[in-house]
Amino acid sequence: MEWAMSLLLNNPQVIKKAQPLEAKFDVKDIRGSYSFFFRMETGEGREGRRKLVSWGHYIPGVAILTVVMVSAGTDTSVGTMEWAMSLLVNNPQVIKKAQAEIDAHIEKGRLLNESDINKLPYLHCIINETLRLYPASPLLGPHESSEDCVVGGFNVPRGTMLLANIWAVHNDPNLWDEPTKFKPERFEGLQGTRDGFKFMPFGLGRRGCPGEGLAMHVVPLALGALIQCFDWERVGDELVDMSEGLGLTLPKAEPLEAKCRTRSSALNNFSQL
Ligand code: HEM
Repeated sequence: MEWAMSLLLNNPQVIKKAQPLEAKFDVKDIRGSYSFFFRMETGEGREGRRKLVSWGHYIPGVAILTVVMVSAGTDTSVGTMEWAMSLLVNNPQVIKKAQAEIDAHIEKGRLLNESDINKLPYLHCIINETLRLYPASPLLGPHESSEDCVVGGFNVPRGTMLLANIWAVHNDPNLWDEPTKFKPERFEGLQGTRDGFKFMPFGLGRRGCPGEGLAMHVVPLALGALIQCFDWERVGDELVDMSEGLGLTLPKAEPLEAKCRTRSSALNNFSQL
């Protein structure tokens, strides 16, 4: 990616060369940057076979994909971390339980790493419960029905734009016991980040989030390290304000402020960063 971006910046004529190709595609066909990327990747060869059009056409596709991955991957993961930390400082007993799990599996003086993540089911429960209450993409992406269908008694003609309100599904009292309460334990025993059609923070199907695997490594690793290394508490007696702000990725209305103190068992961990 870095080499491709460097080449692109040093060769602006390559971008220009790709522009006639972009014009060949009907913008209505481009339903997502992924499709755009793959549409650009192949074309008809002289012998009539599908082949890569040319590197000149490929590189802008890589650039677009890079921008999409960075923009789709940062706010979502960072926002999930901020909601999780806010829920934790409002529920100190959950931090204690998570610290006990980490301390039981990782020897004193060693910072947790990627290979430890699968040994920490309670940490995953905290992240799942955060994604249930505050899904980073509450309406998923816009989808389009490929056939006429009936959903919940409503006729949906082919070609209708559909927005799935997963926030409402995740907070539905018919599906969840005390849906507004933060109870990570409700996810005990669940493998992964899907529970049928009632819990789907990364969407599903072929347009589901392609960054799910990465997110479910980065978020547990970062959150786990914060829990392992520090004791956390609220700035004052007031609970952290959990109001939602405006924005596509469900930001907090007020940024989190919290106090932290290094745990004595973690003093050696920082030299491993
Ligand atoms: C906690 C973190 C994340 C959450 C909750 C999340 C959630 C979602 C959701 C719900 C969708 C829409 C799926 C659908 O419409 O069915 C989506 C799409 C997408 N996500 Fe994520 N995501 C996260 C992190 C990431 C990361 C780390 C990356 C990339 C590095 C990423 C890249 C994308 C892309 C490119 C799409 C569009 C896929 C398409 O249109 O086909 N996401 N994400």
